[in-house]
Amino acid sequence: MNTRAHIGVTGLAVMGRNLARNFARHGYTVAVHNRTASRTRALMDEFGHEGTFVPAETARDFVDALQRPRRLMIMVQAGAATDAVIDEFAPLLESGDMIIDGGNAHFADTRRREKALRARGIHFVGAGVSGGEEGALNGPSIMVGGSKDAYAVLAPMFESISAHVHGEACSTHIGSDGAGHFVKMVHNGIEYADMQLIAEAYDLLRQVAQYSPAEIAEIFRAWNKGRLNSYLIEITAEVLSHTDADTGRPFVDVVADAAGQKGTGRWTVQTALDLGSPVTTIAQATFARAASGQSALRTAYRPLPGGMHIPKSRSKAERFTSQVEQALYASKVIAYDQGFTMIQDAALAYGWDIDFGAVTGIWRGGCIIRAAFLDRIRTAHKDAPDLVSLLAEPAFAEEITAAQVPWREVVATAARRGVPAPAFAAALSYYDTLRADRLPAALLQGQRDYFGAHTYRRTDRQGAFHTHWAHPDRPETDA
Ligand SMILES: NC(=O)C1=CN([C@@H]2O[C@H](COP(=O)(O)OP(=O)(O)OC[C@H]3O[C@@H](n4cnc5c(N)ncnc54)[C@H](OP(=O)(O)O)[C@@H]3O)[C@@H](O)[C@H]2O)C=CC1
Ligand SMILES: O=C(CO)[C@H](O)[C@H](O)COP(=O)(O)O
Repeated sequence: MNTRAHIGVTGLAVMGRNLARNFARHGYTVAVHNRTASRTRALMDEFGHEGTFVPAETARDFVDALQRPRRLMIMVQAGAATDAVIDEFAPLLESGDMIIDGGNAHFADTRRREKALRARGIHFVGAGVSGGEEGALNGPSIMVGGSKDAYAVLAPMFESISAHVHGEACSTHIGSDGAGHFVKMVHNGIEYADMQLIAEAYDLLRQVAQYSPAEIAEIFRAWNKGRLNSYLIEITAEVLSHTDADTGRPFVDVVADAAGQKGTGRWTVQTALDLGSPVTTIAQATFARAASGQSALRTAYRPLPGGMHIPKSRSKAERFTSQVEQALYASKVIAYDQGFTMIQDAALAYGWDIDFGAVTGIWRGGCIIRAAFLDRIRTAHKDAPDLVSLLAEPAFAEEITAAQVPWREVVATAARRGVPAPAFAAALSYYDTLRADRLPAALLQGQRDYFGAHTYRRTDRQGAFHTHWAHPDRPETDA
């Protein structure tokens, strides 16, 4: 077989098939392979005419079809499947060849794989790809980890197939080894928070303001013309205005209310606990999915009393809608800020030199969390690369200041009416926690010292101290 493909894609389910087509549509010759060969044949039958593909049914034929140094992209399930594919292909590769994992791998797996393959002279590139089926085909956002040299080789290809915003490609080198997959994981954590906040806004508009799904779809369409403009708001309006063909009822009313997850939100929260990053809104969004699936618990809790029923007049409903918009915007800024904080914490922990302006730049297009306000976030990061928080940027601080009364009103209304709003409440609590002059953490330190002699620091002098709580005079000593 002639060695002619610029890149090979193995794993031709939704993402791999569409990425392969995207490469081919941009003029690249693409070798295609899948464990189950019928998928490869299906791609050739349906889309073979779209460009130059080299179908391969065996691993050897696939590797032999690639130009050297080889670029072999894996698009399979994360975890054991990715290891199985690497184990199959790595022995067939040569020094200087490149394996690109475009799946949603855990960043720690990517670090392990990169180290092991580097020792064998193979470049391993962990590339987070976002945008789902449509993005993979028409332009995803690509978050690339691995060596700068490897990215330099891949950049022309990735930057041509990625989404573009104002002429700029949504693909960038994030940092070494697992940095790309880490940023993709946090992207998904923010995605969970963004989706949950939107879902809570819908629930409040439905239960408190008593709008129908079709009316709420129109509200979201109106919001999508303003500062909340984003892909997720846009698709929410589409889902809410959809009518189930079988029953004639709103689609949202016939879908079981138990949310699924593949695991990237859970990984974000698990990793945040390890790093000590307080991503409370993302955590609540992840737990909200878990709670929705607890059917036995929900059956046990369902008969218990809820909040007060206060009917809303139309004019009050309109005022409430505007308050929900403010609460949603403020909470969304907090969710993104928590994600950035977590990436900053990881950069420190793993020695990654991450350009936040570049990260927010590539999130403006192609990916699921793409949103108009990312343009402003990107400018904020470009203007101040060491920006500690979005709320340290005057324009965002002003908006949050303006939103805080309605934000509190919405969270209070949710509590009074018994409508769950865990992500709204978590975002507001995070804001109040970080802006507080004094936190009750001082009391926690006292408790810890009381039962475990864990010591505490004082506000008025340096050092660690311990109070001898069992002694009648409770003397304090330097620890
Ligand atoms: N779907 C989405 O919206 C997005 C998905 N991703 C990530 O992209 C990757 C691909 O996703 P998607 O296209 O949805 O496909 P899936 O995650 O459903 O994976 C299916 C593919 O994995 C292959 N596979 C599974 N186990 C093995 C194995 N042991 N050895 C070899 N191949 C195996 C399957 O081959 P076979 O046909 O033989 O079963 C098939 O090609 C995943 O990591 C996913 O998390 C990233 C962004 C968005
Ligand atoms: O990576 C993605 C988008 O960016 C995927 O769509 C992801 O699988 C969605 O996650 P989940 O299934 O857990 O909701």
